[in-house]
Amino acid sequence: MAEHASEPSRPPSQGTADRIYLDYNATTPLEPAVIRAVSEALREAWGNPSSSYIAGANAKALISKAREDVATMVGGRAEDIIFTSGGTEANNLVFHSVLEEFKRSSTAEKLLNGGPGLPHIIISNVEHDSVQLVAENLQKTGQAEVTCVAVSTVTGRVEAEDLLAVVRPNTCLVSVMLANNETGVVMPIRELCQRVKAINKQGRHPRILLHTDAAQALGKIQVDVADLGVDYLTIVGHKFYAPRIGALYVRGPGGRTPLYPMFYGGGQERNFRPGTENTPMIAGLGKAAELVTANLHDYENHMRTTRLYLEQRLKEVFGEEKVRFNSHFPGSDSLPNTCNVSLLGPHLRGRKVLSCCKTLLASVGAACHSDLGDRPSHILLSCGVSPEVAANALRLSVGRSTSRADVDAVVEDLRNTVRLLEG
Ligand SMILES: Cc1ncc(COP(=O)(O)O)c(C=O)c1O
Ligand SMILES: O=C(O)CC[SeH]
Repeated sequence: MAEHASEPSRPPSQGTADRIYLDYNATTPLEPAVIRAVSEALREAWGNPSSSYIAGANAKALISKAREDVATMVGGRAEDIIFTSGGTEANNLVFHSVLEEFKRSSTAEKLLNGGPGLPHIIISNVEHDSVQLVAENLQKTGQAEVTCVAVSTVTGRVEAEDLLAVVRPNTCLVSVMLANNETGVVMPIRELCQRVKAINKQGRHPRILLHTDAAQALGKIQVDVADLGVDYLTIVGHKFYAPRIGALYVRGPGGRTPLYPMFYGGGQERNFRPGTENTPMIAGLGKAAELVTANLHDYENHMRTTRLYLEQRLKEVFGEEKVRFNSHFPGSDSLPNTCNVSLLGPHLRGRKVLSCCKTLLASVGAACHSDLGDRPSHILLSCGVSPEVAANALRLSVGRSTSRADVDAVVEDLRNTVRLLEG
């Protein structure tokens, strides 16, 4: 029986007792039930899962249960779940496997002899670095041709016609994230997969494989691999109150869908991802997945009503002329929890505002871009946000425990900060 969430945990004080955390797209705290699952596994399932005696069997059983729970969360089969160290590894594993397959398939010979010998990969221009930099490196080192499809500046999404327009005879992978970490825009993955599959049905070789990085969507919106139609789907624990571990969903790993190990070892994960399993973290991932399956509707509703209240309060306090929502793209679906907002004015650069806030803990964009200095987010610029507005962006992402009182306190903090900065 799935356990329903207890009162969601609030970020540990970490010396910030009176601070309010609104950066849940960067990372989330662990649910208390997840902490309990990890602790119990540390105590009771320390054995090597490959050992035949009881200590190993206990660990193996926990891992099997977690695999089932993660599969249930994404609507897949347990045998299609491969545990990884996190989302970065999962994303790299997809690109590695697709290139290996291209090299090994007979098709490559024909292309090598009769046409462009390199595999062609299509990604969007708003992907996480663990997709964008992988593709960039493959191109720089002459291992693949890469096309970055620009998202529409009207919808913030990758539009199917734009993607199909850049498909080539040697295209072998389309990788587009399910939801963007800065704008919250949900990409039309189901439509993209349907359109690409129609091309595959014409009997072309290589088959175009389909990957989506679902890191920011899991735990916020329904994710169903059958409905989406993807071959690969990236799972990132620390975005849905699980530990820093991840998984890759592969539809028929090593059979229907190619999957090749990036390194070799003791045969774990059916040789797709060897290394003695991190049982406690896997147990935590499974428990967090179980909570998402049991509570997603409530999580989503709470985050959406809280985010909408935040946006309403920002407009009331600052006036509609001073507030620009960079996460509003009419007609596009968006994550329930993400509010990307710019407070307009020459003295209100996002980083400056956040550094002066006494209560709010948030970011101006992706945590892994925090060293950008004062340069505005390329994600926002790619979505058509002007440089002066993007420079003032605040990425506010609410969580399961964010309350209206938290929102009121954060908006008051922002009001005081703006008064201070505008003199
Ligand atoms: C969209 C997206 N993809 C991939 C990752 C990388 O996951 P990990 O931090 O587990 O490597 C993250 C978060 O860090 C992310 O937000
Ligand atoms: O968006 C974030 O902060 C996580 C990816 Se770097």
